[in-house]
Amino acid sequence: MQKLFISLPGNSDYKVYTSDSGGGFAFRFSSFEGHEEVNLKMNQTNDESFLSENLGGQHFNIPTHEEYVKLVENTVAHIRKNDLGKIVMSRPQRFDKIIEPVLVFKKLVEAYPTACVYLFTHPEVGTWMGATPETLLSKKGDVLKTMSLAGTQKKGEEDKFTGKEKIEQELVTDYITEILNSEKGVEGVKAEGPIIAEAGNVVHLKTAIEATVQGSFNLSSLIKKLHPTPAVAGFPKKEALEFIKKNEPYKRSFYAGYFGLNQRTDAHYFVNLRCMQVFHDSVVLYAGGGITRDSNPEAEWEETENKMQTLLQVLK
Ligand SMILES: C=C(O[C@H]1C=CC=C(C(=O)O)[C@@H]1O)C(=O)O
Repeated sequence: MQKLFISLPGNSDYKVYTSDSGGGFAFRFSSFEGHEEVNLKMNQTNDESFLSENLGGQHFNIPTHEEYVKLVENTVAHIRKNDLGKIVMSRPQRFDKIIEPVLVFKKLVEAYPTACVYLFTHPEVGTWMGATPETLLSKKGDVLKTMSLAGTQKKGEEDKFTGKEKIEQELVTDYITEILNSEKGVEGVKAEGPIIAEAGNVVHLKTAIEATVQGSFNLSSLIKKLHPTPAVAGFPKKEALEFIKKNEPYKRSFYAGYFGLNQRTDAHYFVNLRCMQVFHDSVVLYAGGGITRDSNPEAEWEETENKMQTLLQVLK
């Protein structure tokens, strides 16, 4: 069974798609490293049934609190030694509960109307669900929109944003605007912000970025250049990716990858954050955070705990 339940940001309703009969629009679900990717043609359906055939088991190395704090300490040391801008570290966490995916999906749609909430099941990727606050790229006619989203505080503690988060987020804005400005067929790149944006029980710094596109523009090629942005990898990108690959003690798989749909002249792509993989007897949640030379390892652990609350609040 291949099925997609999706609610786009700003919508309180959702749609269900299946790829049984081929057709309507294209859906892509891509892993962080881009090595695993499914591209499907999908059609809308009224059938909300959900079979548990794609809820396979898998062994995960789940880092403990102590191990994660150590990993962040090593990351800070590496950043200082090599004078890097930022590296995004992340971790998985198991939550032992048998869930009903469609029920949880509906609760997420209700709880997070500004997020892109999805549930996707496929024999090769398994079953994933999330409520992401981050648009990778959206296109309506000839208007292109994206965002630079980084830096985190708990909701209600907006006044705690410091230079550390501002730098962390600025790196993302600069990276995205630079790519857009040098992309064929993209014009009039404008960045507005940062503002403080709510995402469940946390807040982020967010800059809205907009541009217009012309004939020679190629959406797929731009997505491949943008992903992974420094919001999920780091800066410089090559050094950050090398460090992640060598030091994170687990495989991100589809966490911090991207997914999206293309329909005629419109497209909506999102970064797969605040997500989890669903298994028969449990779920595995994922969260990370941008580490800079000024990061406090204990606070970085807390940040991932807070981000995971987005899903845990609905699961409990
Ligand atoms: C990597 C994640 O968040 C990114 C998006 C917003 C804020 C982030 C941060 O403050 O580090 C991250 O860049 C995640 O949620 O797992």
